[in-house]
Amino acid sequence: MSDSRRNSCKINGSNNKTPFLIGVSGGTASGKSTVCKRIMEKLGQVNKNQSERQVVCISQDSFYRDLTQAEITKAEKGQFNFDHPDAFNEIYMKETLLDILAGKIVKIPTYDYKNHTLRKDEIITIYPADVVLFEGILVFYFPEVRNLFHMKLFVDTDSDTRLARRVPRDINERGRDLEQVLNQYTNFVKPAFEEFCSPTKKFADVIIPRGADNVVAIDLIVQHIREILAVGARHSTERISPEQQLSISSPADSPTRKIAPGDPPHKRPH
Ligand SMILES: Nc1ncnc2c1ncn2[C@@H]1O[C@H](COP(=O)(O)OP(=O)(O)O)[C@@H](O)[C@H]1O
Ligand SMILES: Nc1ccn([C@@H]2O[C@H](COP(=O)(O)O)[C@@H](O)[C@H]2O)c(=O)n1
Repeated sequence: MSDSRRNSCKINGSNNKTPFLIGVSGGTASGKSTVCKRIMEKLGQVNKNQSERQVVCISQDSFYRDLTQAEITKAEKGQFNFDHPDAFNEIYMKETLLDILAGKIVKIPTYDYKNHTLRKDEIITIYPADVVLFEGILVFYFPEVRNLFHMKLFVDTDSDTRLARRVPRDINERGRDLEQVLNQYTNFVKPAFEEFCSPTKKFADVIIPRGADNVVAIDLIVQHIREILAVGARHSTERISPEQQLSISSPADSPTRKIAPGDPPHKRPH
């Protein structure tokens, strides 16, 4: 990506490129990652490298908190509750999203499900983008995180289907055995879904039944994202005088967006 696009407006050393921030929630294995992938594909992002992307996706799993040795021992036996809000580092999550909204480059760790640890030796660099998708089971649970989103999607997939997907995924990709997966699901995943995740569905702007199978819903969302980006550019150009505007140069295929200097980053048109 050219420097002119990335550095069109520098304030206090940061690139003031405010992304459109979309939260994507839903139960485990509902298809959150797959829905995000489809959105990125439809917006033509998949074959671009990370620094070139206009749309990026971040997983809430990068914001699990570090566990103590005793907690790791429990996790290895499937006895740690990774579906409870306390398993996450809420402050780091919120600060990272605020940095993203402020147009900063952020670096986040990847998550290692086999060892239940953050891989601080495997860091993803998130460059300023036009659209940032943030997906995870509890992205709407924490009010201060929830309020940062410009759009909230909830992937609503039947719980039997989710369990049927989770079992092979956890065995094949996350190094678990069947008994461990089923115990963890019964003792922690299912009750926590009912207590913490499912009630956040009411905060969603759009509920997507059947996840990635729902091509119509995904097409509508992609269209809406395109329109919001275009309308945002037109409205802010109309309302704000040129002296007040901070021009944000745009990718070749979308109009220039403008924001007022004092606007909080999350006050994007919606
Ligand atoms: N519509 C679908 N049909 C069949 N399998 C799916 C579908 N959506 C997701 N999967 C599979 O289910 C598993 C979980 O999907 P994923 O998108 O990772 O869910 P989440 O991010 O909500 O945990 C993955 O193995 C994925 O390939
Ligand atoms: N060490 C860990 C960390 C998380 N999990 C489970 O992952 C689920 C969230 O990821 P999804 O892709 O399924 O949304 C969550 O339900 C945790 O139980 C884990 O098993 N081990």
